[in-house]
Amino acid sequence: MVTGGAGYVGSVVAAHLLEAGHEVTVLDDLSTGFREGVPAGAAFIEGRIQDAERYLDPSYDAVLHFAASSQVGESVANPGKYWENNVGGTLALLAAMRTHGVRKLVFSSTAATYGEPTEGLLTEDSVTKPTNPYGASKLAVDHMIAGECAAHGVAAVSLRYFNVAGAYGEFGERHDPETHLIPLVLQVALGERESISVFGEDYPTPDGTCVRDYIHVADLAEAHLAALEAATAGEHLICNLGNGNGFSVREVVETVRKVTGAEIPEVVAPRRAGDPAVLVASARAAHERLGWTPARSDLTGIITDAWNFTRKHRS
Ligand SMILES: NC(=O)c1ccc[n+]([C@@H]2O[C@H](COP(=O)([O-])OP(=O)(O)OC[C@H]3O[C@@H](n4cnc5c(N)ncnc54)[C@H](O)[C@@H]3O)[C@@H](O)[C@H]2O)c1
Ligand SMILES: O=c1ccn([C@@H]2O[C@H](COP(=O)(O)OP(=O)(O)O[C@H]3O[C@H](CO)[C@@H](O)[C@H](O)[C@H]3O)[C@@H](O)[C@H]2O)c(=O)[nH]1
Repeated sequence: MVTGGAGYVGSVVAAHLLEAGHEVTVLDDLSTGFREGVPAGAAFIEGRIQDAERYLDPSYDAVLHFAASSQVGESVANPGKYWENNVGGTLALLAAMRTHGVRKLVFSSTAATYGEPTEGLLTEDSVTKPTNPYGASKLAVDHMIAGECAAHGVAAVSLRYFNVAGAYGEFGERHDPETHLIPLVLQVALGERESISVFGEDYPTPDGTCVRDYIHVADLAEAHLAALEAATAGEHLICNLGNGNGFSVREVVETVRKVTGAEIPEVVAPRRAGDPAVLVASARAAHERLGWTPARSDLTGIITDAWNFTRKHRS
């Protein structure tokens, strides 16, 4: 079962699972996803994870759990939504897994669980002190999952994604409204927006704008398949997924200019609440435990894939 498989990352992972020969059922309430996002060949249930008891059954081998509310800014403005959907929803999902004897889980955790780093590359042992309710809700779920593994022998992997970008064939990023940097800059390139707002230029970074580690969604999907194989009964494995390279907001905008040939006017705006200055991964654990190495780490290539998808789907 793929929860959230009508969304951006879930749809790409569902497509990879089908290609690898798995049977896939997507459970999604379409709150931020799209029915067309569900790959052909996957069964689809329109429903909420809060009602997972009703939808799961013992024939499922594993749950890949993407369904969540996932916008940093929104979580600061409306924290209750994040506790209800991410924590409450996952609590119900874990209970349903227990009831039906489904004992393998791969969970979409996030770099936002760490908060403001106090050192260079973030490892899974770095301090977890989230700076926004989104990250706090995901960290709470990681703790819940650890308890399930210890108490009930569940095999679980939490994958802490850094900033997911790029596209895979007909599956890509199409949030509505869009809040993520790369798709927004591409909308400026398409002429759908006049300019890109740069949220703060007074961060302690080389050019004053926030630095993030952008990871290709297809690399991420490969890590999920590896995680399904690596999951071990009674163990909760946590792995960061990133490239280990940080790019500033200005560098991203500049790369979009290069890829698209468009001008892309920038407007400096205030900092966005809850944003750490720098988030860059050490993905050593994913390499050692999952045998995973990202194959598409070049930012220009990642943005080119996103651009090809955006051009096709928005114009
Ligand atoms: N995109 C990123 O950069 C990124 C980074 C780190 C972690 N993540 C995590 O990865 C996962 C997928 O992110 P995404 O970018 O694909 O988001 P998305 O919004 O495109 O996908 C989430 C999907 O979950 C569904 N959903 C939400 N609440 C639900 C509920 N209660 N019941 C059933 N379905 C529900 C939505 O309709 C949507 O299809 C999320 O858990 C997110 O927190 C994403
Ligand atoms: O119009 C915009 C949009 C974003 N940004 C900045 O661009 C960076 C990236 O922002 P965004 O694309 O919204 O991603 P994040 O807020 O870094 O969060 C993403 O990456 C996190 C992991 O690092 C995940 O947990 C989240 O789910 C995912 O949304 C941040 O510094 C933003 O302040 C701008 O300057 N202008």
